[in-house]
Amino acid sequence: MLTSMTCIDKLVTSTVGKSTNVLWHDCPIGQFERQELLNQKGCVVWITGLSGSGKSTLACALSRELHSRGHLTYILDGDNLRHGLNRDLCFEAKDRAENIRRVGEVAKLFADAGLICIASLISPYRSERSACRKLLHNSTFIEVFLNVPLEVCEARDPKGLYKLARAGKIKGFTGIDDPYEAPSDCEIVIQCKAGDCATPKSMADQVVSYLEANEFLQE
Ligand SMILES: Nc1ncnc2c1ncn2[C@@H]1O[C@H](COP(=O)(O)OS(=O)(=O)O)[C@@H](OP(=O)(O)O)[C@H]1O
Ligand SMILES: Nc1ncnc2c1ncn2[C@@H]1O[C@H](COP(=O)(O)OP(=O)(O)O)[C@@H](O)[C@H]1O
Repeated sequence: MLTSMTCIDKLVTSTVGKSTNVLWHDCPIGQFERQELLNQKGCVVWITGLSGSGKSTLACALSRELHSRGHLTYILDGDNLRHGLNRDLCFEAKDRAENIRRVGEVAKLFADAGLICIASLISPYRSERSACRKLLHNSTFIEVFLNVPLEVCEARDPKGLYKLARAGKIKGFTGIDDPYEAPSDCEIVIQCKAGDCATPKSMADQVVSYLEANEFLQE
């Protein structure tokens, strides 16, 4: 947050968070020029949902579909980022919040680079998702809710984590003994009920249709 400004001749420096005397440097090649080069509009497709709801599967299917149409994408997957950038974070509320904040900031950079950034992480808190939305220019944050019931996710349990959580071997597991706050006003809801889930390709097509209708994919 901007907390103070200092003017020394024409130089204006500011304090941002804990950084003092920092100055924003602009460059003539900006987002507009990069978007023209790529023939697309930078944006963030933010996929939220329970563990096992299909976030990574949708992210990959969407990336494949867009790539095959000549669009540049990059996936920021919660699980993967916890192997590097976010390896210092655990699953306590404050660390999950920091995880979401960092991914939001990185996603913003990718969108500024002109890419279609696909972020797939549980991101269980409404307030943190909303803070990420506010980082982006209006309408370039596209929230996708994978609305898959806990029973379906638990039955899938590809990593055996629900089983461990039910056995009390993982504490604070989302949906079991940790909260998940479903979006109430997101751009896209992908509904899946027991035995009635769209295929990954048709989930991806639903997102592609939104991107086309909202002119993110210029021909
Ligand atoms: N306690 C607990 N709760 C939920 N998930 C857990 C937990 N511990 C480990 N995992 C594994 O971590 C993956 C979720 O990481 P995220 O970064 O997406 O989570 S969060 O957004 O910070 O809540 C999640 O991956 P997905 O299954 O792909 O969602 C799990 O594999
Ligand atoms: N639309 C779908 N229909 C059926 N199974 C799916 C679907 N999407 C994902 N899955 C399966 O569900 C499991 C969890 O998917 P995954 O993408 O890893 O979820 P998440 O990233 O949300 O944890 C995987 O075994 C995956 O193959």
